[in-house]
Amino acid sequence: MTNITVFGTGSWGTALANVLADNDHNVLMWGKTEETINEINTEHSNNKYLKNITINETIKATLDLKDAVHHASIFVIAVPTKAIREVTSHISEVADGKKMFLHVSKGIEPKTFKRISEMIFESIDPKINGGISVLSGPSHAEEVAIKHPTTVSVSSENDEVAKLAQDLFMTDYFRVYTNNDLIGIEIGGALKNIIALAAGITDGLNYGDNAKAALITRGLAEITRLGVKMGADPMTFLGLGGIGDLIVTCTSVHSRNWKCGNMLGKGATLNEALEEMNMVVEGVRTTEAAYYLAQEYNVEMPITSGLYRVLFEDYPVEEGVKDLMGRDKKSENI
Ligand SMILES: NC(=O)C1=CN([C@@H]2O[C@H](COP(=O)(O)OP(=O)(O)OC[C@H]3O[C@@H](n4cnc5c(N)ncnc54)[C@H](OP(=O)(O)O)[C@@H]3O)[C@@H](O)[C@H]2O)C=CC1
Ligand SMILES: O=C(CO)COP(=O)(O)O
Repeated sequence: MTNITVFGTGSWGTALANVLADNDHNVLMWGKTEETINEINTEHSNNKYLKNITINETIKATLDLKDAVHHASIFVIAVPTKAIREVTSHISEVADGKKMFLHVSKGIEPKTFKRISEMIFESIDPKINGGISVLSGPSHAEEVAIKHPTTVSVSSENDEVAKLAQDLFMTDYFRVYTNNDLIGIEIGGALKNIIALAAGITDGLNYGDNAKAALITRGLAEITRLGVKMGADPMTFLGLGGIGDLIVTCTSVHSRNWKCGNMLGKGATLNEALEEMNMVVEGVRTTEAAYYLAQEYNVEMPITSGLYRVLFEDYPVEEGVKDLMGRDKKSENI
């Protein structure tokens, strides 16, 4: 039994806390909303984020950051990308001794273009850095919470850290692979959300299955082009953290990115769609980051560029699709 603290009481943090508690680990959750903390402690539920799920009764939750930090040497960071620096720098202020940081977030920071592991590395005191890793793959919280078979990958620059994470999470319903391509796993997890937004849009427009298959396939091509330029192994994009996550996010009713895109396809504005969701839609900020990254690395990313115009320049969704279909003739092999 290992002491583990999960930072973030949203849908993914809650589902993963359950996986860890099912593995007999001593799990403390930290969050910033009193109502949620009380609900986890007294009702063993978190209905805002995971409806009708009973949380393992051994899991405790706290608002106190010091208690959360002192509980464990292994931290699961399960907050949206925009909160990563704030949460990890606060952890660093109160931590002493080496701590292992495993993040599960899927985004890239706009403006700096940093991956999450890089943001954590920059935000914490090097003295407490006991290894940084990522867990990613096709894994909607709603299905993990009801113990449906799920597979993910963990990656770290240090293979021993990845193996430790694998051991901590592996259960009979949650199968964990290691993968030594940290860049590829983080880029695959972040960029698939862009394509899922686009898939939601074409579904909202009722363009059917051919259009969605095209988006998944050509989306994978542009994710791979950028990922490889950033230093990823192209094979990673054919694994769980690449095509696996791309398929699940583009086709699942659970995906927040798909849902948000679907509302846009049906005519909502971005603000209306985001207001309707009470959970994070990472793909919006990641589209901005990837749009500029593509320019920096001189990589063609037509789906990302088209979506950028729709999200940030009020470009009509139908025109965006027409533009993609009307691009110059190409060979698929390039
Ligand atoms: N949900 C899923 O199925 C999966 C999600 N992910 C990724 O996991 C990450 C977290 O997503 P998810 O749990 O789904 O998000 P949710 O929207 O379900 O929950 C977000 C959580 O983050 C907390 N939070 C937000 N800002 C802060 C902050 N500044 N300080 C402390 N806590 C904060 C929220 O707290 P509060 O409620 O108090 O506002 C809430 O508990 C995302 O990057 C997502 O892409 C990855 C795989 C699967
Ligand atoms: O990453 C996910 C599943 O693997 C969750 O995707 P959404 O954020 O679109 O719900």
